[in-house]
Amino acid sequence: MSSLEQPLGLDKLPSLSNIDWLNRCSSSACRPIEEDTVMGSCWIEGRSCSSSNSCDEDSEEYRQETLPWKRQMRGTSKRTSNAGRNSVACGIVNDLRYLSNHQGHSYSNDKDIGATKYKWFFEDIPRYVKVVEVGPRDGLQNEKIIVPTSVKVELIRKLISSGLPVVEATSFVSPKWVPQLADASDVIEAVKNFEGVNLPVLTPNLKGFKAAVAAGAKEVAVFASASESFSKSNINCSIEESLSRYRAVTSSAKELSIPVRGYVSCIVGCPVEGSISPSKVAYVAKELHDMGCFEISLGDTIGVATPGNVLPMLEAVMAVVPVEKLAVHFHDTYGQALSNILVSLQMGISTVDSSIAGLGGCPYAKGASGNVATEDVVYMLNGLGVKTNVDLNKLLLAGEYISKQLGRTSGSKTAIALCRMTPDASKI
Ligand SMILES: CC(C)(COP(=O)([O-])OP(=O)([O-])OC[C@H]1O[C@@H](n2cnc3c(N)ncnc32)[C@H](O)[C@@H]1OP(=O)([O-])[O-])[C@@H](O)C(=O)NCCC(=O)NCCSC(=O)C[C@@](C)(O)CC(=O)[O-]
Repeated sequence: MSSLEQPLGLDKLPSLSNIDWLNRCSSSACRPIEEDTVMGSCWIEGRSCSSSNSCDEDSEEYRQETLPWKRQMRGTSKRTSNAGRNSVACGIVNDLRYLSNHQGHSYSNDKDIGATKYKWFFEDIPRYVKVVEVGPRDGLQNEKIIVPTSVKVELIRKLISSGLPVVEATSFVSPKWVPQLADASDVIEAVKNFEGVNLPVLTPNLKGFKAAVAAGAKEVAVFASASESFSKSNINCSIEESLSRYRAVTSSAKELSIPVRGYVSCIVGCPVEGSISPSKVAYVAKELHDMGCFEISLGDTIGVATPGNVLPMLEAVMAVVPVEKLAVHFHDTYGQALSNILVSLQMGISTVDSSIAGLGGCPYAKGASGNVATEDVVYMLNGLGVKTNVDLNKLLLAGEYISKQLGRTSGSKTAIALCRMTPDASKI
Protein backbone atom coordinates (compact mmCIF):
# COMPACT_ATOMS: atom_id res chain seq x y z
CA MET A 1 0.00 0.00 0.00
CA SER A 2 1.49 3.35 -0.97
CA SER A 3 1.53 6.16 1.52
CA LEU A 4 -1.19 7.85 -0.51
CA GLU A 5 -3.63 5.07 0.21
CA GLN A 6 -3.64 6.21 3.84
CA PRO A 7 -5.28 9.47 4.83
CA LEU A 8 -2.48 11.99 5.13
CA GLY A 9 -1.62 14.16 8.08
CA LEU A 10 -3.19 12.11 10.84
CA ASP A 11 -0.95 13.96 13.25
CA LYS A 12 -2.88 17.11 12.39
CA LEU A 13 -6.26 15.76 13.40
CA PRO A 14 -7.99 17.57 16.27
CA SER A 15 -6.63 16.76 19.70
CA LEU A 16 -8.46 14.33 21.97
CA SER A 17 -10.06 17.10 23.99
CA ASN A 18 -11.56 18.61 20.85
CA ILE A 19 -12.83 15.24 19.73
CA ASP A 20 -14.35 14.82 23.17
CA TRP A 21 -16.15 18.11 22.69
CA LEU A 22 -17.39 17.03 19.30
CA ASN A 23 -18.61 13.74 20.74
CA ARG A 24 -20.66 15.55 23.32
CA CYS A 25 -22.45 17.25 20.46
CA SER A 26 -22.89 14.08 18.46
CA SER A 27 -24.93 10.93 18.63
CA SER A 28 -25.24 10.46 22.38
CA ALA A 29 -26.08 14.05 23.24
CA CYS A 30 -27.75 15.24 20.06
CA ARG A 31 -29.81 12.50 18.53
CA PRO A 32 -31.12 12.79 14.99
CA ILE A 33 -34.89 13.17 14.87
CA GLU A 34 -35.90 10.28 12.69
CA GLU A 35 -38.53 11.90 10.53
CA ASP A 36 -36.11 14.66 9.56
CA THR A 37 -33.34 12.40 8.36
CA VAL A 38 -34.55 12.25 4.78
CA MET A 39 -32.14 12.96 1.99
CA GLY A 40 -30.86 16.49 1.86
CA SER A 41 -32.51 17.75 5.06
CA CYS A 42 -30.63 20.46 6.84
CA TRP A 43 -28.95 18.27 9.41
CA ILE A 44 -29.10 21.01 11.97
CA GLU A 45 -32.83 20.61 12.12
CA GLY A 46 -32.52 16.93 12.73
CA ARG A 47 -30.58 17.26 15.97
CA SER A 48 -31.37 18.57 19.36
CA CYS A 49 -29.00 19.04 22.26
CA SER A 50 -30.40 17.62 25.44
CA SER A 51 -27.51 17.71 27.86
CA SER A 52 -26.77 20.57 30.18
CA ASN A 53 -23.36 20.81 28.56
CA SER A 54 -25.08 22.08 25.45
CA CYS A 55 -23.32 22.77 22.18
CA ASP A 56 -24.25 26.43 22.56
CA GLU A 57 -22.54 26.81 25.89
CA ASP A 58 -19.36 25.15 24.78
CA SER A 59 -19.13 26.45 21.26
CA GLU A 60 -17.64 29.85 21.98
CA GLU A 61 -15.02 28.42 24.30
CA TYR A 62 -14.16 25.74 21.79
CA ARG A 63 -13.79 28.13 18.93
CA GLN A 64 -11.67 30.59 20.84
CA GLU A 65 -9.33 27.99 22.25
CA THR A 66 -8.92 25.65 19.36
CA LEU A 67 -9.64 27.55 16.18
CA PRO A 68 -7.10 30.40 16.19
CA TRP A 69 -7.57 30.95 12.46
CA LYS A 70 -11.02 32.36 13.23
CA ARG A 71 -9.27 35.65 13.94
CA GLN A 72 -8.32 35.73 10.26
CA MET A 73 -11.80 35.34 8.96
CA ARG A 74 -14.01 38.09 7.76
CA GLY A 75 -16.46 39.49 10.26
CA THR A 76 -19.77 37.75 10.29
CA SER A 77 -23.05 38.76 11.67
CA LYS A 78 -26.27 36.96 12.36
CA ARG A 79 -27.40 35.23 9.25
CA THR A 80 -30.81 34.60 7.97
CA SER A 81 -31.48 31.47 6.01
CA ASN A 82 -31.71 31.31 2.27
CA ALA A 83 -32.92 27.78 2.55
CA GLY A 84 -36.39 28.52 1.34
CA ARG A 85 -35.25 30.76 -1.47
CA ASN A 86 -32.50 28.61 -2.92
CA SER A 87 -34.71 25.91 -4.20
CA VAL A 88 -33.11 22.83 -5.67
CA ALA A 89 -36.32 22.18 -7.52
CA CYS A 90 -35.78 19.76 -10.32
CA GLY A 91 -38.73 19.71 -12.66
CA ILE A 92 -37.30 16.69 -14.39
CA VAL A 93 -37.02 14.41 -11.44
CA ASN A 94 -38.88 11.18 -11.39
CA ASP A 95 -39.23 10.95 -7.63
CA LEU A 96 -42.90 11.15 -6.80
CA ARG A 97 -42.34 11.45 -3.05
CA TYR A 98 -40.00 14.33 -3.68
CA LEU A 99 -42.50 16.14 -5.87
CA SER A 100 -45.63 15.52 -3.79
CA ASN A 101 -44.06 16.26 -0.42
CA HIS A 102 -41.92 19.18 -1.37
CA GLN A 103 -43.61 20.80 -4.35
CA GLY A 104 -40.31 20.86 -6.13
CA HIS A 105 -38.50 22.59 -3.28
CA SER A 106 -35.27 21.62 -1.65
CA TYR A 107 -35.21 19.12 1.14
CA SER A 108 -33.91 21.91 3.28
CA ASN A 109 -36.60 23.40 5.46
CA ASP A 110 -37.83 26.92 5.78
CA LYS A 111 -36.86 27.58 9.39
CA ASP A 112 -34.42 30.33 10.12
CA ILE A 113 -31.02 28.72 10.39
CA GLY A 114 -29.66 31.73 12.26
CA ALA A 115 -32.26 31.21 14.96
CA THR A 116 -31.31 27.61 15.66
CA LYS A 117 -29.10 26.33 18.40
CA TYR A 118 -26.51 25.61 15.76
CA LYS A 119 -25.92 29.12 14.57
CA TRP A 120 -22.30 28.79 15.69
CA PHE A 121 -21.89 26.19 12.99
CA PHE A 122 -23.10 28.57 10.30
CA GLU A 123 -21.52 31.73 11.65
CA ASP A 124 -18.50 31.66 9.37
CA ILE A 125 -20.09 29.97 6.39
CA PRO A 126 -20.41 32.58 3.63
CA ARG A 127 -23.90 33.61 2.51
CA TYR A 128 -22.84 33.43 -1.13
CA VAL A 129 -20.39 30.99 -2.67
CA LYS A 130 -18.88 31.50 -6.11
CA VAL A 131 -18.84 28.15 -7.88
CA VAL A 132 -16.04 27.91 -10.45
CA GLU A 133 -16.85 25.29 -13.04
CA VAL A 134 -13.73 23.55 -14.33
CA GLY A 135 -15.37 20.72 -16.29
CA PRO A 136 -14.58 21.84 -19.84
CA ARG A 137 -10.90 22.08 -18.88
CA ASP A 138 -10.02 19.89 -15.89
CA GLY A 139 -12.92 17.60 -16.64
CA LEU A 140 -12.05 16.91 -20.24
CA GLN A 141 -8.25 17.20 -20.28
CA ASN A 142 -7.80 13.57 -19.29
CA GLU A 143 -10.28 12.10 -21.79
CA LYS A 144 -8.53 9.75 -24.19
CA ILE A 145 -11.08 10.06 -27.01
CA ILE A 146 -10.98 13.53 -28.50
CA VAL A 147 -14.23 15.36 -27.78
CA PRO A 148 -15.38 17.43 -30.80
CA THR A 149 -14.99 21.19 -30.41
CA SER A 150 -18.72 21.63 -31.03
CA VAL A 151 -19.50 19.44 -28.01
CA LYS A 152 -17.13 21.42 -25.80
CA VAL A 153 -18.77 24.65 -26.93
CA GLU A 154 -22.27 23.31 -26.35
CA LEU A 155 -21.23 22.11 -22.88
CA ILE A 156 -19.91 25.57 -22.04
CA ARG A 157 -23.14 27.11 -23.32
CA LYS A 158 -25.26 24.86 -21.14
CA LEU A 159 -23.08 25.49 -18.09
CA ILE A 160 -23.38 29.25 -18.61
CA SER A 161 -27.13 28.96 -18.96
CA SER A 162 -27.30 27.36 -15.51
CA GLY A 163 -26.05 30.61 -13.99
CA LEU A 164 -22.48 29.61 -13.19
CA PRO A 165 -20.42 32.81 -12.86
CA VAL A 166 -17.12 31.24 -14.00
CA VAL A 167 -16.53 28.43 -16.48
CA GLU A 168 -12.92 27.47 -17.10
CA ALA A 169 -13.02 26.87 -20.81
CA THR A 170 -9.77 25.20 -21.93
CA SER A 171 -5.96 25.29 -21.69
CA PHE A 172 -3.31 26.82 -23.92
CA VAL A 173 -0.78 24.11 -23.16
CA SER A 174 1.33 21.98 -25.44
CA PRO A 175 -0.90 19.76 -27.61
CA LYS A 176 1.81 17.11 -27.29
CA TRP A 177 1.25 17.06 -23.54
CA VAL A 178 -2.53 17.41 -23.54
CA PRO A 179 -3.90 16.43 -26.97
CA GLN A 180 -7.54 16.74 -25.83
CA LEU A 181 -7.24 20.52 -25.56
CA ALA A 182 -5.38 21.12 -28.83
CA ASP A 183 -8.46 22.99 -30.10
CA ALA A 184 -8.16 25.69 -27.40
CA SER A 185 -8.17 28.57 -29.91
CA ASP A 186 -11.28 27.27 -31.66
CA VAL A 187 -13.12 26.83 -28.36
CA ILE A 188 -12.29 30.37 -27.26
CA GLU A 189 -13.15 31.77 -30.67
CA ALA A 190 -16.62 30.19 -30.32
CA VAL A 191 -17.35 31.21 -26.72
CA LYS A 192 -15.53 34.49 -26.25
CA ASN A 193 -18.62 36.61 -26.78
CA PHE A 194 -20.85 34.73 -24.34
CA GLU A 195 -21.97 37.26 -21.78
CA GLY A 196 -22.41 37.33 -18.02
CA VAL A 197 -19.66 34.82 -17.31
CA ASN A 198 -15.90 34.70 -16.93
CA LEU A 199 -14.19 32.12 -19.13
CA PRO A 200 -10.61 31.70 -17.89
CA VAL A 201 -8.08 29.47 -19.65
CA LEU A 202 -4.93 27.80 -18.34
CA THR A 203 -1.62 29.21 -19.55
CA PRO A 204 1.64 27.49 -18.49
CA ASN A 205 3.97 30.13 -19.95
CA LEU A 206 4.18 33.28 -22.05
CA LYS A 207 3.69 31.31 -25.24
CA GLY A 208 0.39 29.98 -23.94
CA PHE A 209 -0.60 33.40 -22.62
CA LYS A 210 0.01 35.08 -25.97
CA ALA A 211 -1.93 32.39 -27.82
CA ALA A 212 -4.82 32.74 -25.36
CA VAL A 213 -4.96 36.50 -25.76
CA ALA A 214 -4.75 36.21 -29.55
CA ALA A 215 -7.72 33.83 -29.48
CA GLY A 216 -9.76 36.28 -27.40
CA ALA A 217 -9.39 34.99 -23.82
CA LYS A 218 -10.17 37.68 -21.25
CA GLU A 219 -8.96 35.84 -18.14
CA VAL A 220 -6.16 33.34 -17.63
CA ALA A 221 -4.90 31.00 -14.93
CA VAL A 222 -1.38 29.89 -14.10
CA PHE A 223 -0.73 26.63 -12.29
CA ALA A 224 2.11 25.95 -9.90
CA SER A 225 2.62 23.09 -7.50
CA ALA A 226 3.64 22.70 -3.88
CA SER A 227 5.42 19.50 -4.85
CA GLU A 228 8.72 19.67 -6.69
CA SER A 229 8.16 16.26 -8.30
CA PHE A 230 4.68 17.09 -9.51
CA SER A 231 5.88 20.40 -10.94
CA LYS A 232 8.46 18.50 -12.95
CA SER A 233 6.02 15.89 -14.24
CA ASN A 234 3.20 18.34 -14.93
CA ILE A 235 4.97 21.31 -16.48
CA ASN A 236 8.52 20.03 -16.88
CA CYS A 237 10.21 22.56 -14.62
CA SER A 238 10.98 23.22 -10.95
CA ILE A 239 8.69 25.20 -8.68
CA GLU A 240 11.03 28.21 -8.83
CA GLU A 241 11.24 28.06 -12.64
CA SER A 242 7.47 27.91 -12.84
CA LEU A 243 7.12 30.93 -10.55
CA SER A 244 9.52 32.87 -12.68
CA ARG A 245 7.49 31.96 -15.83
CA TYR A 246 4.33 33.04 -14.05
CA ARG A 247 5.86 36.38 -13.09
CA ALA A 248 6.36 36.98 -16.80
CA VAL A 249 2.74 35.99 -17.47
CA THR A 250 1.27 38.14 -14.69
CA SER A 251 3.34 41.11 -15.71
CA SER A 252 2.19 40.85 -19.35
CA ALA A 253 -1.36 40.29 -18.20
CA LYS A 254 -1.22 43.41 -16.04
CA GLU A 255 -0.31 45.51 -19.06
CA LEU A 256 -3.40 44.20 -20.83
CA SER A 257 -5.60 44.37 -17.71
CA ILE A 258 -6.21 40.63 -17.91
CA PRO A 259 -6.97 39.02 -14.54
CA VAL A 260 -4.80 36.03 -13.62
CA ARG A 261 -5.93 33.23 -11.33
CA GLY A 262 -3.27 31.08 -9.66
CA TYR A 263 -3.45 27.39 -8.82
CA VAL A 264 -1.40 25.50 -6.28
CA SER A 265 -1.46 21.75 -6.89
CA CYS A 266 -0.75 18.95 -4.40
CA ILE A 267 -1.93 20.92 -1.38
CA VAL A 268 -1.75 17.93 0.95
CA GLY A 269 -0.35 15.10 -1.09
CA CYS A 270 1.70 14.36 -4.20
CA PRO A 271 1.60 11.11 -6.19
CA VAL A 272 5.40 10.91 -5.97
CA GLU A 273 6.41 12.63 -2.72
CA GLY A 274 3.47 11.66 -0.52
CA SER A 275 2.61 14.15 2.19
CA ILE A 276 3.19 17.85 1.44
CA SER A 277 3.74 20.26 4.28
CA PRO A 278 1.39 23.23 4.74
CA SER A 279 4.35 25.62 4.71
CA LYS A 280 5.21 24.64 1.11
CA VAL A 281 1.63 25.32 0.03
CA ALA A 282 1.66 28.63 1.86
CA TYR A 283 4.93 29.61 0.20
CA VAL A 284 3.68 28.98 -3.35
CA ALA A 285 0.28 30.56 -2.63
CA LYS A 286 1.97 33.71 -1.31
CA GLU A 287 4.29 33.94 -4.33
CA LEU A 288 1.30 33.71 -6.67
CA HIS A 289 -0.58 36.29 -4.65
CA ASP A 290 2.41 38.64 -4.53
CA MET A 291 2.90 38.46 -8.29
CA GLY A 292 -0.69 39.68 -8.76
CA CYS A 293 -2.97 36.66 -9.00
CA PHE A 294 -6.40 37.88 -7.96
CA GLU A 295 -7.39 34.48 -6.60
CA ILE A 296 -5.46 31.41 -5.50
CA SER A 297 -7.11 28.04 -5.96
CA LEU A 298 -5.78 25.33 -3.66
CA GLY A 299 -5.84 22.02 -5.51
CA ASP A 300 -6.01 18.59 -3.95
CA THR A 301 -4.81 17.15 -7.24
CA ILE A 302 -5.07 13.50 -6.33
CA GLY A 303 -7.98 13.73 -3.92
CA VAL A 304 -6.25 12.45 -0.80
CA ALA A 305 -7.19 15.33 1.49
CA THR A 306 -9.38 14.90 4.54
CA PRO A 307 -10.70 17.64 6.85
CA GLY A 308 -7.89 16.58 9.19
CA ASN A 309 -5.17 17.86 6.87
CA VAL A 310 -7.17 20.53 5.05
CA LEU A 311 -7.51 22.55 8.27
CA PRO A 312 -3.78 22.95 9.04
CA MET A 313 -3.05 23.57 5.37
CA LEU A 314 -5.67 26.33 5.19
CA GLU A 315 -4.47 27.79 8.45
CA ALA A 316 -0.94 28.08 7.04
CA VAL A 317 -2.13 29.62 3.76
CA MET A 318 -4.53 32.02 5.45
CA ALA A 319 -1.64 33.35 7.49
CA VAL A 320 -0.09 34.73 4.29
CA VAL A 321 -2.95 35.21 1.80
CA PRO A 322 -6.28 36.88 2.69
CA VAL A 323 -9.06 34.31 2.94
CA GLU A 324 -11.25 36.17 0.45
CA LYS A 325 -8.58 35.58 -2.21
CA LEU A 326 -8.65 31.81 -1.72
CA ALA A 327 -10.55 29.08 -3.51
CA VAL A 328 -10.59 25.34 -2.96
CA HIS A 329 -10.33 22.69 -5.64
CA PHE A 330 -10.93 19.14 -4.45
CA HIS A 331 -10.75 15.94 -6.43
CA ASP A 332 -12.94 13.22 -5.03
CA THR A 333 -10.75 10.12 -5.24
CA TYR A 334 -11.44 9.08 -1.65
CA GLY A 335 -14.94 10.54 -1.43
CA GLN A 336 -13.77 13.33 0.88
CA ALA A 337 -14.39 16.34 -1.32
CA LEU A 338 -17.71 17.55 0.15
CA SER A 339 -16.42 17.21 3.71
CA ASN A 340 -13.33 19.13 2.72
CA ILE A 341 -15.44 21.84 1.12
CA LEU A 342 -17.61 22.09 4.21
CA VAL A 343 -14.65 22.66 6.53
CA SER A 344 -13.21 25.14 4.02
CA LEU A 345 -16.47 27.09 4.11
CA GLN A 346 -16.33 27.09 7.89
CA MET A 347 -12.84 28.55 7.57
CA GLY A 348 -14.36 31.41 5.54
CA ILE A 349 -13.54 30.27 1.99
CA SER A 350 -16.24 31.44 -0.42
CA THR A 351 -15.02 30.17 -3.80
CA VAL A 352 -15.29 26.50 -4.70
CA ASP A 353 -14.11 24.77 -7.88
CA SER A 354 -16.02 21.79 -9.18
CA SER A 355 -16.60 19.86 -12.35
CA ILE A 356 -19.87 19.00 -14.01
CA ALA A 357 -20.79 15.33 -13.57
CA GLY A 358 -17.59 14.90 -11.54
CA LEU A 359 -15.55 14.69 -14.74
CA GLY A 360 -11.83 14.89 -14.69
CA GLY A 361 -8.44 13.97 -13.46
CA CYS A 362 -4.99 15.22 -14.20
CA PRO A 363 -3.05 13.47 -16.97
CA TYR A 364 0.05 13.74 -14.77
CA ALA A 365 -1.52 12.39 -11.58
CA LYS A 366 -2.26 8.75 -12.29
CA GLY A 367 -5.23 7.27 -10.49
CA ALA A 368 -6.67 10.62 -9.43
CA SER A 369 -10.39 10.77 -10.04
CA GLY A 370 -12.43 13.74 -11.14
CA ASN A 371 -13.20 16.90 -9.27
CA VAL A 372 -16.11 16.98 -6.91
CA ALA A 373 -19.27 17.15 -9.03
CA THR A 374 -20.77 20.62 -9.43
CA GLU A 375 -24.28 19.22 -8.99
CA ASP A 376 -23.30 17.76 -5.60
CA VAL A 377 -21.68 21.01 -4.46
CA VAL A 378 -24.71 23.08 -5.45
CA TYR A 379 -27.04 20.58 -3.77
CA MET A 380 -25.07 20.81 -0.53
CA LEU A 381 -24.89 24.61 -0.68
CA ASN A 382 -28.65 24.79 -1.28
CA GLY A 383 -29.15 22.58 1.75
CA LEU A 384 -26.97 24.92 3.80
CA GLY A 385 -28.98 27.91 2.61
CA VAL A 386 -25.95 29.35 0.83
CA LYS A 387 -26.66 31.34 -2.30
CA THR A 388 -24.96 30.39 -5.59
CA ASN A 389 -27.32 31.74 -8.27
CA VAL A 390 -26.93 28.40 -10.03
CA ASP A 391 -30.03 26.62 -11.31
CA LEU A 392 -29.55 22.98 -10.34
CA ASN A 393 -32.16 21.93 -12.84
CA LYS A 394 -30.18 23.33 -15.76
CA LEU A 395 -26.95 22.06 -14.30
CA LEU A 396 -28.37 18.56 -14.35
CA LEU A 397 -29.13 18.91 -18.04
CA ALA A 398 -25.57 20.06 -18.75
CA GLY A 399 -24.26 17.06 -16.82
CA GLU A 400 -26.55 14.70 -18.63
CA TYR A 401 -25.47 16.16 -21.96
CA ILE A 402 -21.75 15.62 -21.43
CA SER A 403 -22.22 12.23 -19.78
CA LYS A 404 -24.16 11.07 -22.84
CA GLN A 405 -21.52 12.47 -25.17
CA LEU A 406 -18.82 10.59 -23.28
CA GLY A 407 -21.00 7.48 -23.05
CA ARG A 408 -20.85 7.12 -19.31
CA THR A 409 -22.87 7.49 -16.16
CA SER A 410 -22.59 10.79 -14.35
CA GLY A 411 -20.12 10.92 -11.48
CA SER A 412 -22.57 13.11 -9.55
CA LYS A 413 -24.62 11.36 -6.89
CA THR A 414 -27.13 14.22 -7.00
CA ALA A 415 -27.54 13.81 -10.74
CA ILE A 416 -28.04 10.09 -10.40
CA ALA A 417 -30.60 10.59 -7.64
CA LEU A 418 -32.57 13.36 -9.31
CA CYS A 419 -32.22 12.87 -13.03
CA ARG A 420 -33.77 9.52 -13.65
CA MET A 421 -35.75 11.02 -16.47
CA THR A 422 -34.84 14.07 -18.49
CA PRO A 423 -36.42 15.90 -21.38
CA ASP A 424 -34.51 16.79 -24.50
CA ALA A 425 -31.45 18.65 -23.24
CA SER A 426 -31.52 20.99 -26.21
CA LYS A 427 -34.71 22.64 -24.86
CA ILE A 428 -32.86 24.77 -22.33
C1 LIG B 1 4.44 23.64 -19.82
C2 LIG B 1 4.82 22.85 -21.06
C3 LIG B 1 4.35 23.58 -22.30
C4 LIG B 1 6.30 22.72 -21.07
O1 LIG B 1 6.66 21.74 -22.03
P1 LIG B 1 8.16 21.57 -22.51
O2 LIG B 1 8.21 20.40 -23.42
O3 LIG B 1 9.08 21.59 -21.34
O4 LIG B 1 8.29 22.95 -23.28
P2 LIG B 1 9.39 23.51 -24.19
O5 LIG B 1 9.47 24.97 -23.85
O6 LIG B 1 10.65 22.71 -24.18
O7 LIG B 1 8.71 23.36 -25.63
C5 LIG B 1 8.43 22.10 -26.20
C6 LIG B 1 7.41 22.27 -27.28
O8 LIG B 1 6.17 22.69 -26.70
C7 LIG B 1 5.77 23.92 -27.30
N1 LIG B 1 5.08 24.72 -26.31
C8 LIG B 1 5.60 25.28 -25.20
N2 LIG B 1 4.64 25.93 -24.54
C9 LIG B 1 3.53 25.80 -25.24
C10 LIG B 1 2.19 26.25 -25.05
N3 LIG B 1 1.85 26.99 -24.01
N4 LIG B 1 1.27 25.94 -25.97
C11 LIG B 1 1.59 25.19 -27.02
N5 LIG B 1 2.82 24.72 -27.27
C12 LIG B 1 3.77 25.03 -26.36
C13 LIG B 1 7.04 24.54 -27.81
O9 LIG B 1 6.78 25.48 -28.81
C14 LIG B 1 7.77 23.34 -28.31
O10 LIG B 1 7.22 22.96 -29.54
P3 LIG B 1 8.12 22.19 -30.66
O11 LIG B 1 9.23 23.14 -30.96
O12 LIG B 1 8.60 20.92 -30.03
O13 LIG B 1 7.15 21.99 -31.79
C15 LIG B 1 4.22 21.44 -21.01
O14 LIG B 1 4.78 20.75 -19.94
C16 LIG B 1 2.74 21.46 -20.88
O15 LIG B 1 2.04 21.87 -21.79
N6 LIG B 1 2.22 21.03 -19.74
C17 LIG B 1 0.80 21.10 -19.48
C18 LIG B 1 0.40 20.11 -18.47
C19 LIG B 1 -1.06 20.26 -18.17
O16 LIG B 1 -1.82 20.88 -18.86
N7 LIG B 1 -1.44 19.60 -17.08
C20 LIG B 1 -2.79 19.59 -16.63
C21 LIG B 1 -3.23 20.91 -16.03
S1 LIG B 1 -2.68 21.21 -14.38
C22 LIG B 1 -3.85 20.46 -13.43
O17 LIG B 1 -4.69 19.76 -13.93
C23 LIG B 1 -3.89 20.78 -11.98
C24 LIG B 1 -5.01 21.76 -11.63
C25 LIG B 1 -4.76 23.13 -12.25
O18 LIG B 1 -6.26 21.32 -12.14
C26 LIG B 1 -5.15 21.93 -10.12
C27 LIG B 1 -5.11 20.64 -9.34
O19 LIG B 1 -6.02 19.80 -9.47
O20 LIG B 1 -4.16 20.48 -8.61
